[in-house]
Amino acid sequence: MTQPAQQKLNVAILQMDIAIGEPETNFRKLESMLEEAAAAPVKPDLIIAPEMWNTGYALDRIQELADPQGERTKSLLSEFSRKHGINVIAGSIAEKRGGDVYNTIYAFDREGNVTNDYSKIHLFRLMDEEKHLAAGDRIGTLQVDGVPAAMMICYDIRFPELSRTLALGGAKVLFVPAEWPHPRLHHWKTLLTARAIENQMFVVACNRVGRSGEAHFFGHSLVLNPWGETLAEGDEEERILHATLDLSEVDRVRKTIPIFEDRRPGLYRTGF
Ligand SMILES: NC(=O)CCC(=O)C(=O)O
Repeated sequence: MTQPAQQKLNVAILQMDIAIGEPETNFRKLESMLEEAAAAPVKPDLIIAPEMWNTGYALDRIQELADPQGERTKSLLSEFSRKHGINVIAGSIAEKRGGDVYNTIYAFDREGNVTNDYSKIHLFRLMDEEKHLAAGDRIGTLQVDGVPAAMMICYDIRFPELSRTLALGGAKVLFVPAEWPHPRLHHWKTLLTARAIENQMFVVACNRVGRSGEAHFFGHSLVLNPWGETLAEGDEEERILHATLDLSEVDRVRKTIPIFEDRRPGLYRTGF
């Protein structure tokens, strides 16, 4: 059922540790953090989890570990979102489909329906994604309680043309599940802040914490407003973060500095 667009959105971010190659442990952890988030004094309208929370980057065994068609994930999250009446961006999971494994987000509405999905389109070579995963072939849009929004995954934030396309399509909030490690905290914060400022949109980014092999994931999940200010930021510990998005701020900022009216797309071509 489509809901009227509401002006405020309370979000909860599950900044969780992930046990590499242990879906059972990760499902249990996710379930317990979801229940804790739902019981917060200010009930969230939406909960978001990190990238590849079911398996972590166990890429050598990803074919055997990935969730076939996301069925297990859909069953858990559909039941949870319906029971609590909360929208969920189910991080991303390793999803097995047609013999390939994708890095996929499912979005659930308050009635437990999958409203949209998105499979990561830019695979991150530094972590060998392109050797083990298949890339998605379409961009991630959704509506949250009638609010136009968008989804990208981790490395995708390095591609400003993607977020700009989503903003031009009307997105007011960008959701970003991630597994982003040291030593690139500076890149993480700078790129997310740039995406918020240049597109005058909210950014809700959920990064995992903990270690996996050589990689040390720093958390620092971030919620930014359309002016690029920080509404919430995690540290390096496992925890749940909360923030309230006042969606009227998007229109206010877009009126104050009307970049979408001032763009000159006809001139944005190479040809030196
Ligand atoms: N999981 C990822 O896509 C990591 C991206 C990353 O760390 C980067 O620097 O980009």
